[in-house]
Parts: sequence; C-alpha cells; structure tokens
Amino acid sequence: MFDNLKEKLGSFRKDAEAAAEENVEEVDDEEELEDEDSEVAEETTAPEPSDAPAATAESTGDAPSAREDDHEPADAPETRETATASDETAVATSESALENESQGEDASTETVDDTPAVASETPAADTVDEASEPTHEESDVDEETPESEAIEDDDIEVGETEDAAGASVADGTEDDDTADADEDNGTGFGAKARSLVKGKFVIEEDDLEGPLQELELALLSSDVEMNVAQEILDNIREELIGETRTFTTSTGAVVEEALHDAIYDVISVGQFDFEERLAAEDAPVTIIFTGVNGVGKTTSIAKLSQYLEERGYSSVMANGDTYRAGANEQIQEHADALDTKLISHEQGGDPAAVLYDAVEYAEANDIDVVLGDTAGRLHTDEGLMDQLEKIGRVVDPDMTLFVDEAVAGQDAVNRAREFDEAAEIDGAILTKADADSNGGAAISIAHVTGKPILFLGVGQGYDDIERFDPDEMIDRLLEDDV
Ligand SMILES: Nc1nc2c(ncn2[C@@H]2O[C@H](COP(=O)(O)OP(=O)(O)OP(=O)(O)O)[C@@H](O)[C@H]2O)c(=O)[nH]1
Repeated sequence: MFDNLKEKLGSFRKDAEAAAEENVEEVDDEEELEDEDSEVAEETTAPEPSDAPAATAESTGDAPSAREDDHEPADAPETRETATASDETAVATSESALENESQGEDASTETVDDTPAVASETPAADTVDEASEPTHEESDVDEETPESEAIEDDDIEVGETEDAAGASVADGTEDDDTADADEDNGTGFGAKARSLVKGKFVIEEDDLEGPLQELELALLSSDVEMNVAQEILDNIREELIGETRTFTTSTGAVVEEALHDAIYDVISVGQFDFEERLAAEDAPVTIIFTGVNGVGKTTSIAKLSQYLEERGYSSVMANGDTYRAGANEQIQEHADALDTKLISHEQGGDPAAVLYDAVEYAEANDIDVVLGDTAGRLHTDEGLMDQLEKIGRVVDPDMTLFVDEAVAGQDAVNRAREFDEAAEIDGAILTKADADSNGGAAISIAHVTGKPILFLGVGQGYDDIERFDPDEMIDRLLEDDV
C-alpha cells in the first residue's frame, strides 16, 4: 500500500538528512547542547574544546556520530572553531564552491565531497582542490576525517558504533568504498539515524531547495493535490529551515519528525473518533453512503456492518439504490452472508422512502445503526443529487460518508471536494487502498474537504476495513523497510 509514495518520501528523507548533516555540529552532552544553542550567534569567540566535528560534520553525512565519544580537545582548534566561527566564510565558500561543483547532484553526493574542504580550514579554492584529493586531508587530520567517515561502516552494524568507529580509525582510508558499500547495502537513514547521538544544526533555505523541489515533484506525481503538496512543503520549511535545531538522536530523527509533522498537519484535518460519535448520537444512528458508481459503497457498508457488530453495535442495511438493476440482489448477498437485515423496495422506488422504512425498523427493533446505500452518482447529476437532498430532508441522517477509491487519485480528491460542496459530507471512506501505491488521495482528501478520512478499504473481504489513523498512516509511510 502506498509504496511509491513511501519510496519518494524515503528519498527526501535521505536528501534532507544529508543537507542537515552538512551543517551538523556535534556536542558532548545535554548541557553543552543548551550552552551551544546560546552560543550559536557568537561562535566567533571562545574555542569549543570538544569534538570539532563541525568540520567533520560538514564533511560526511555521518560524520558526527563517530565523533561522539572521542572529544579530544586537541582536535578542536582546526575544526569547529574554524569551520563555524571565524572561518564561517570558509565554510560558506566551500559550500558554495561545492554547490557550483555539484550543481544538479543530490545532497548526499555533496556531503561526501564536503569532507576535506571543511576539515582543511583552507579557503574555498583550496577546499575544492582538496575535495578531490581526500588523501591529503586524511594525512592531515587523520584522527578526524577517517574516523568520522568510518561511521558509514557503523551504519551497517547499529549498536556497535564505538567499536566500529575505533576499528575504522585504523582503516580510515576505505571511506569511499564503505560509503558505496552502504548505499549498496541500502542501510539508509534508519541505521544512520541510530548512529548519531547529539548535535545541532542550522539548515539554510538553499540547503533544502533541491530536496524540496524533488519532494514537490514526487508528491504531485503521487497524486497529492497541488495545494496539499504546497502545504506539506511549507510545513517542512517551517520545521527545518533557519532555526538552530538540537537533537539528541540524529539528524535523521529530526528530519523524520519534520516530515511526520508536515504530513500529519494535512491528513489529520477534521479527525474525530467514529465510535465516540456513534455513542454520542441517539440510536438509531443513520449513516448515508454516497459516491460514484463502482467505488465500493456497497462493499463498505457490508464491511462496516461487521465492524460495528464486532464492537457491539447492531445494524440494518437499507438499499437506497433503487436506480440500478441488480442492486437489491447485490446488497442482499452481503446481508445474507453477514446475517443482517436488509430493507429494500422495488427498483425504481423512492430511495428516501426506503431509508425512512429502515429507520422505522431500527427504532422498532432496537437497532443501533442504519447503513443506507445510495445509487452511484456524479455531483453534476441533478436528478440524483436532488434525491440525495430529499433523503436528507426525510431521514435527517446523522452522518453522510463519501466513498471513493484510493486508486482514483486526483479524481477521487476532486470528487470529494465536489460532493462536499453539493451535499455536505461528514467524512470519507477510501476503498481499494490495498491496490493504491500512490497514496495521493489518502494524503489530500481531508485537507481539501476539511472532512476526515474515517476508514480505509484494504481488500475485498469483510474484515478488510481499517480505521484511518493519521499517525499509523504516517508511520507506515515513513517506516524503514531495511
Ligand atoms: N481491492 C479492493 N476491492 C474492493 C474494495 N472495496 C470494494 N472493492 C471491490 O470493488 C468492486 C465494486 O464494489 P461495490 O461495493 O459493488 O461498489 P459500489 O460503489 O457499491 O458500486 P455501485 O453499486 O455500482 O455504485 C467490488 O468488486 C468490490 O469487491 C477494497 O477495499 N479493496
């Protein structure tokens, strides 16, 4: 489910993490974290005795982690000081030189190139040269660069950071190979994330520009609605750019949190607890299902009937689709399979009358919920929309749920908006999520309509319905498969 989108978000995380790590300064402990925060503005003054990895952090994506435990003051002078403070310009120039150099390349490439440049404390021109001659750097700063890069080895074996780092110091010349090996092994941001411990960074807008552009394209090509994609990007910018960020785990965790929050903001719009709402209403609670043909309304009603039964709510089905031949038989099959009562009229009858009868039946038999099917329709179909309006007047439903299929992507998003405008909906059910690798509709519908997605249909069986939980959805999208 949503595999394409997941993959694309993964790419962004890698790129953004690399951008973050270019700017990481590692710190010793919590206090230092706080202290250093306040020092950020005045970095040109006192030398910071610890790890110095501004230089190394600038250098490799993973640098700071390796530095974690060997804060040798001796390293300091040529690192943080120079790199972040008085020699800010060197960093800036080296970065811009690198940018020039690596225009069009992704951030992870830049980070590797960055290593010697910063560690060398040399002017931009030199750093560029040195970037292409890593061995020069290694001989100069052999206690730093190789070690910091050695973390790439560590990525492979999370939890053995110190040992691995120690071992890597000895064979620090393998950095390029190991970096490649990492990629080959697909160790990715998850492993890397766990290898870092504490640090801080400031990401400038330029650092993220490339990754964000990529992300925008990725979201749009995953059928995320344009404004929703924009909102996600804005949220990420707000989360990541500009401020000094401290972290106690890794840049990966910071990026993940930013992405989580950015997406959460758009997909959690209007969420309410479906069962609490049911419990709060007087029985019978009448729920009407609308949407276009064939998206899974009837199947969703059957699934919900079972879902409710499992939670102690009785239900009756009502076939308000008096329009389509065979509709009665189709829903009757579900009712029989689930041993649930169905109220239906002859084809061509008045749907509002069917639903009225179902409500009466529920009242007379202490049934908790009426699940009312309706004919598939387009919001532009005036006759059918009038029908829906009449149902509204006659039975005054407690909820109107819009059903559409996740695989319809942008179309589903547009229809959700149009249905909501034509006949206000309370929420949505997104079916066939099991067959959707893009996830755009799932990401967009709540933000576009202001109404939540309440359920996902995830298969053809009666059990194949899930409560839509924004947190779970994001965890699923951001989980590491590696
Ligand atoms: N894979 C998958 N198939 C589903 C899901 N929900 C429904 N379907 C299938 O989609 C097809 C159409 O489902 P229906 O419930 O008949 O759709 P409908 O919206 O009631 O159709 P009309 O009555 O014609 O308006 C059926 O074959 C269902 O089994 C789902 O979540 N996943």
